Amino acid sequence: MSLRIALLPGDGIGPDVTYATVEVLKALESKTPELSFEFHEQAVGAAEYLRSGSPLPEEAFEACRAADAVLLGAMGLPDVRWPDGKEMTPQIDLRERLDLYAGLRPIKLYHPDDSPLKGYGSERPIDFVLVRESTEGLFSARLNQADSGGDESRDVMRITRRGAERVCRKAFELARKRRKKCTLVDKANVLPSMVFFRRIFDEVGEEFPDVTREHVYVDAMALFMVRKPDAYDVIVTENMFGDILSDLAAGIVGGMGMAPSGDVGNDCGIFQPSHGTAPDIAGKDIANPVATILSAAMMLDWLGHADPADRIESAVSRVLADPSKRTPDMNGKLGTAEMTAAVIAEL
Ligand SMILES: NC(=O)c1ccc[n+]([C@@H]2O[C@H](COP(=O)([O-])OP(=O)(O)OC[C@H]3O[C@@H](n4cnc5c(N)ncnc54)[C@H](O)[C@@H]3O)[C@@H](O)[C@H]2O)c1
Ligand SMILES: CC(C)[C@H](C(=O)O)[C@@H](O)C(=O)O
Repeated sequence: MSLRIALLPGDGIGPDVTYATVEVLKALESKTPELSFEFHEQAVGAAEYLRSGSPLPEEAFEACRAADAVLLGAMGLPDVRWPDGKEMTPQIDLRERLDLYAGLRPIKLYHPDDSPLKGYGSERPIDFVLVRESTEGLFSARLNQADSGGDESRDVMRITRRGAERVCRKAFELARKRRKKCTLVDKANVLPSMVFFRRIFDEVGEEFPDVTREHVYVDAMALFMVRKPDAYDVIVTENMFGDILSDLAAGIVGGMGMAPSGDVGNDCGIFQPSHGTAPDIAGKDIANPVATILSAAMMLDWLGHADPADRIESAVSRVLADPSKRTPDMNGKLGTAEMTAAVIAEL
């Protein structure tokens, strides 16, 4: 049976890394009789807004809903904004409308040379997953008027019992399959919403007596991620803290080009690199495709194809074992197409 994949290349380097990843998936398909893909490409993003007036046309949304999974590049351009000053963010609309409450952001160091931190590698691995709540938190204020011309503007952090319970449960379930440690990142020393989140985390944690749990304040986590990233297994946090910390985390394993992600709910999943559209390097064949290729591996795993997913991840890992095989963002000389070809050769 064919897997129906909605393909949303988006803006900037989105198409560069998406089409590179489609090449990898096609190569895998040609070697795997039980695997076949149907790609349904949709125009979504800032360029689509300029063309049609909508960054997420209804037809594209329906195609995402009907697909087995969605593979997305990146969306948004800093100069393309709504009249109120905010950027278009169809990826957030998709998370909210499809109820993709768990943003899974694995952080893994493949080669010691790729980290700005010293002393990490096979002996002392950096290997954790940040689980970002993706449907509420501080982001729930995003649809408020950006600037009403008054003297004040407020963004309210919204945490619901349902939202906190389900993301914490997802994090504990993941930790149970990994090294059985789950860390909540909050700001429960100051914010009432975070005291509430912590209480729910502890309640859900009672269902997982085999998983060690701990709490860390978000400011301290910004320090610990740099000082002792090997201390973490699964980290769960609200939307905005997860947005910020996942970029910091990408920075300790080689940068945004090394950070895959999956936004998953109970029935739908969207897989995309954590990075943006990088307009500074778009269309130059220098974007790092690794984050998107690893996101496609996460997609296959989520679709129940663990073996092909492992084959992609192992191929990436073998390529990265050779420090000369890097794109310019990681001080290498390979272009997007050459890096993609190297992964395909390892498949
Ligand atoms: N998920 C998404 O679609 C997403 C995520 C973040 C930002 N954005 C949007 O992207 C635009 C640019 O945002 P930004 O500059 O803050 O973040 P960005 O992630 O696009 O770029 C940050 C830096 O990382 C580099 N970079 C990012 N991905 C790379 C890759 N694959 N290979 C090599 N270098 C890479 C860029 O060149 C830049 O120097 C904005 O419009 C923003 O809203 C979209
Ligand atoms: C571009 C932006 C809307 C998006 C977010 O804030 O979720 C990005 O930063 C991410 O991490 O996926």
